[in-house]
Amino acid sequence: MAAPARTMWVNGPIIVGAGPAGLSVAACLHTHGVPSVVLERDDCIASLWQRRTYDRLRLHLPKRFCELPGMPFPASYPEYPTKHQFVSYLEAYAAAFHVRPRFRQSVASARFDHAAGLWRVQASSSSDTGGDEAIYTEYIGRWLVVATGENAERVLPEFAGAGSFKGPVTHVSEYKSGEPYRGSRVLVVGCGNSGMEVCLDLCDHGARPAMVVRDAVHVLPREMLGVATFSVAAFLLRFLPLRLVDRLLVLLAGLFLGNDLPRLGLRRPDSGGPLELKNSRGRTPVLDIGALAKIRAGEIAVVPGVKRFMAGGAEMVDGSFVAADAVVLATGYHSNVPQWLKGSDFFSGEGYPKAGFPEGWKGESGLYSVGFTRRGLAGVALDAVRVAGDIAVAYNQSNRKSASSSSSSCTSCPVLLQQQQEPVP
Ligand SMILES: Cc1cc2nc3c(=O)[nH]c(=O)nc-3n(C[C@H](O)[C@H](O)[C@H](O)COP(=O)(O)OP(=O)(O)OC[C@H]3O[C@@H](n4cnc5c(N)ncnc54)[C@H](O)[C@@H]3O)c2cc1C
Ligand SMILES: NC(=O)C1=CN([C@@H]2O[C@H](COP(=O)(O)OP(=O)(O)OC[C@H]3O[C@@H](n4cnc5c(N)ncnc54)[C@H](OP(=O)(O)O)[C@@H]3O)[C@@H](O)[C@H]2O)C=CC1
Ligand SMILES: O=C(O)C(=O)Cc1c[nH]c2ccccc12
Repeated sequence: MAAPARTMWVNGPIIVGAGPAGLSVAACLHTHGVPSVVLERDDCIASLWQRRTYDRLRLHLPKRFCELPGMPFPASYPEYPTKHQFVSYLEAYAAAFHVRPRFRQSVASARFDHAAGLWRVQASSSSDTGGDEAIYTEYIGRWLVVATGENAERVLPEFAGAGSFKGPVTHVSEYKSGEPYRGSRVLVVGCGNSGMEVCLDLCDHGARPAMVVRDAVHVLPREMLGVATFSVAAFLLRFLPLRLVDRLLVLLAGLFLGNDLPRLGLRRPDSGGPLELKNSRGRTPVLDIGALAKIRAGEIAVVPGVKRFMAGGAEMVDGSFVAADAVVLATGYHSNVPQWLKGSDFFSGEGYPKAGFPEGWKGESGLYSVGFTRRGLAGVALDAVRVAGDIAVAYNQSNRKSASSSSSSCTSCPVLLQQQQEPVP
């Protein structure tokens, strides 16, 4: 990596990522009077929601489970806000708590400098002159908050014969609507919430989807008799152990969705209930909002795993051939923390804190994580409150110390205290 063009001392934590996690921890810090710097690789907040999701997306949990700390959703919002409403809420949230991320700052490396007792975070931005050349800035501070999320990078599996397929291949993060696919046969790889909803959207736009289901999957109704399944689960968890709640959920799912799912190609996992698999492995159960009915009606075909791609479609593991004009990869996402966080063993090779929930928010040497609990936005909110509270104690202690040992306290300094070097051309 090139030597940094400039170095900036941060008075307060350096937060990487301006999604809901980064925004909420910065907001909580603000309410404690602690300044922070939020670094975001993209040029907007919540870029996952603004740039990498399809048009018809809504929150799929009731809104009270998706609120960030310190600000409820507007009462006028529906139970399941649209992504546009969610983004407006996040914009209002950032404004209310004076969170102003530094955009186009892609963190390429962060390491703890043991000699100095400080974090050194290197971020690259493409040059303002529009050239390809990256400008590196080094941010130095006492605390580092990892808020890059569970969905930072796309999973793009390597398929045999991928190069021979003649049609367009798109990851779901680039899919906006089924309109361009009208009249086409589309092979959708993956049967998580994205795969299911894209299939539904394709049907609504006159396309013919086939959905690859290579393994077992938990499908739950989003609602039962008008009550959110998630609310039922949250209520039951107050009295019953998770495994029992899972068994009840599966029973209720059978009642409301029917027991013919295996016949439709949707087998439930033999071991591990829906919440257990979500919490332990991040496998989110599908909350059905209509795909199942389309599968029953034959409008969405369920097909087994892909063996290899061919010019006009794919050969499946059972030897059958599925003709397709286009492919949508709804194959999920992964964390990118191991790519840039160096010299710390707090995160696993998969980019999650090794200590499981609820311990994974605090690491060593001023390292924190927000948003890796596999518990959606509710988990984000929980982490943010804890992390901000913990940093605030340390920040205020160190400021009290420096105030008593010197006449110039740092609390009123701007967050970025110094720009030691000017950018090199
Ligand atoms: C399609 C979809 C729908 C979802 N719906 C729900 C829902 O209804 N309810 C729910 O509770 N949860 C939902 N989730 C879970 C989801 O994880 C959260 O909604 C939420 O976006 C997580 O926030 P986050 O800030 O942790 O991560 P993100 O929103 O992914 O934000 C992380 C930010 O970090 C930035 N970043 C990444 N790497 C770097 C880097 N190296 N340098 C600088 N910046 C970087 C990214 O650009 C991004 O802006 C959904 C997820 C997806 C993918
Ligand atoms: N608010 C909402 O309505 C929505 C929320 N979301 C959330 O976003 C997150 C990401 O969801 P999603 O994008 O669906 O990703 P998921 O990780 O949940 O699902 C990925 C799917 O791709 C399959 N897959 C991966 N690789 C292959 C392969 N090589 N061949 C065949 N299948 C493969 C997986 O199968 P296997 O299980 O066998 O590995 C799985 O079915 C989830 O938490 C989800 O709940 C997503 C969409 C809508
Ligand atoms: O949709 C997501 O990605 C979420 O993480 C939301 C969520 C958190 N816990 C759950 C349990 C069942 C279904 C969805 C979620």
